[in-house]
Amino acid sequence: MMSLSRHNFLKRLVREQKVGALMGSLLKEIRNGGHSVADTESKAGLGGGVEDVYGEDCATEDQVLTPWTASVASGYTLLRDPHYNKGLAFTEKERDAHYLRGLLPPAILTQELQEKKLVQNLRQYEVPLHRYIAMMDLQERNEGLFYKLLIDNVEELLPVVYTPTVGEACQKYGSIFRHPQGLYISLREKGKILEVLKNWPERGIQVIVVTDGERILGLGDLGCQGMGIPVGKLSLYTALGGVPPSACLPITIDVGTNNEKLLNDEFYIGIKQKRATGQEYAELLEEFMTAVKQNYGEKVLVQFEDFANHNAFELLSKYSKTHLVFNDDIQGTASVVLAGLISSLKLLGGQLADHTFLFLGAGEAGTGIAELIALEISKKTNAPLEETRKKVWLVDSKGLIVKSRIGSLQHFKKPWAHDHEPIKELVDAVKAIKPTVLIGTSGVGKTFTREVVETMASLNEKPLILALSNPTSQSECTAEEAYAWTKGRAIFASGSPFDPVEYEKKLLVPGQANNAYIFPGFGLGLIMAGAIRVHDDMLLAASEALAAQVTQENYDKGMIYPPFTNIRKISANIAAKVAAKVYELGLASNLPRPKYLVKYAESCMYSPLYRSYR
Ligand SMILES: NC(=O)C1=CN([C@@H]2O[C@H](COP(=O)(O)OP(=O)(O)OC[C@H]3O[C@@H](n4cnc5c(N)ncnc54)[C@H](OP(=O)(O)O)[C@@H]3O)[C@@H](O)[C@H]2O)C=CC1
Ligand SMILES: CC(=O)C(=O)O
Ligand SMILES: [Mg+2]
Repeated sequence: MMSLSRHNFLKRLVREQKVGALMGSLLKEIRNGGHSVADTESKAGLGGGVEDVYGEDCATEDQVLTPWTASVASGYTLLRDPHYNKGLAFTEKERDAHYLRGLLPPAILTQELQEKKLVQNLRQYEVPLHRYIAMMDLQERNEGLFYKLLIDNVEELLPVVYTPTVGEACQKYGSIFRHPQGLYISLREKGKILEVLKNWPERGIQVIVVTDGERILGLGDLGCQGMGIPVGKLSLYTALGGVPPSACLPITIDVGTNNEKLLNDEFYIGIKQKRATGQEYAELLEEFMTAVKQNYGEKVLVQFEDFANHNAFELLSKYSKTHLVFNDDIQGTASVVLAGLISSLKLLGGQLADHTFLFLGAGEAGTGIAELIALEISKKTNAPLEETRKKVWLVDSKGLIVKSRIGSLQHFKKPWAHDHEPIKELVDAVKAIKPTVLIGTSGVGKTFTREVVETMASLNEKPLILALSNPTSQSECTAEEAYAWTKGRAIFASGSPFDPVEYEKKLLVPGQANNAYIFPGFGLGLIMAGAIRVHDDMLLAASEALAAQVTQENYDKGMIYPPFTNIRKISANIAAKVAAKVYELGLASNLPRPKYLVKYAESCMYSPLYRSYR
């Protein structure tokens, strides 16, 4: 442990002295107001990463940079540092300068050619999990190439590094485990969490995604093996939102697992005990949150991910008062769904307030979305929240949430207990409530049965059906079912991707209603502005920014989200609107406010292109 810490410390020191000194003055100019990028709109100096401490993200392709000194002394080490490794793309000059002669075969490939080869190789794997493993190996070997590949082939590779494949990867994480990724903080580290954070080699952390693995997608408690989720989410922060990889830190808090299968699995990577709860759990989380602030300061964004709802709401409510925290499942999901609802009005007609919403599933995602819908309607109509909430109905595992159940409801369900007789089955709730929009957030697959969907179709000319549960196995219904059972009339989007469906010679394109549209740009916006707290109005701003980017061409295909192909542009626009809201609310600490926020967001985004080494 000692030698590792010292190694990391030296590595940091050297990187800061060598590269930091080179880039420091340039960065200061860009970041610290005065003559800012945004003011001048000049191209000079653009291309920097957010808080790019070491300068490597800031250097454009034509600027040279020096990798850390230990690498200069040993080309072997340089080849094994994913941050700087370029594999066969090292030039003759670099091979000489960095002691790489003989350590590589003679061929020199461009990054484009390396990418072409990898795409071909990946397509040869028939098993999605094998693609996932190949991608993770690449990430550990050559970060720039990993991100170039992901950015250039986002539609094809999102389902590999993210849902649905990441779900299977988490289930089998122990068996496929090769390189440790992210930071593991278990009950054994109690009292030493600050020390653990200091073992991480990067200091300029801007975003932490943390899970305790208790509700991984709709797959339940996967304990320590939930690590695949923060790793995947942060890959998207970089690829989709442009936050530099060196500024991202995936963390798994291991308090045990109640998953018997994992407890009996000889390859399980976590601590083999039942989950700690109550005071023991709260104390570990408190130590973690305190250590995070102490180590990284006030402005680090902590994204809570895939916690079970009995902890998630409380953690969010507690730490949103003292930290920059965001719960992706509650808030990110709400924002992406609201965006889809706003854009769907172009197809459905009317205003949001004219619609009736019914949810299957009343947990984090369900009640999070419900609350943001009610808030948006309230803002648009000036009606009080108590009134606008009445447009929204939820069904949980016990049936429709109604007043007579209020005594036994969890606190986050209580606002949704409206006057109605109890109803047990979803299909009966659909018949009674007559929703225009049906949203699945139950985590249980195949729950939008033929009867449910046909009832929606009998009530609505264009039923809007969102099957949000992940991964694909948990989707409430498939795209094909939604279109077939509504005779092609449904507007459909799902949490995990489905292929387009041909229905009666018409190509119907389902959307992917996934918080991946929101959190990368949302986080970038917070970081850009130096936000110190998250506010609901920022979520609304993100929703409106996303909805505004759906084109007529998209609508013509029945889509309510833009395709992921342009996601970096989309994220920059979301970031700009979020940052603008942060400034407007007086919650920004990066002053003065850049004038051209979209341009500024773009200038902050990480580029995966190789840099030349001197
Ligand atoms: N597309 C996206 O971007 C996102 C998708 N999700 C997905 O949403 C799903 C739910 O996540 P989350 O809200 O965090 O989970 P929670 O555990 O917080 O909530 C699940 C809810 O579903 C209810 N439920 C479970 N089984 C049934 C059933 N058979 N019939 C009716 N209701 C049922 C539960 O009822 P009860 O309260 O009675 O137990 C609970 O209210 C997951 O699959 C997740 O992957 C989540 C976030 C983002
Ligand atoms: C997408 C996501 O965050 C989830 O399914 O939990
Ligand atoms: Mg999640």
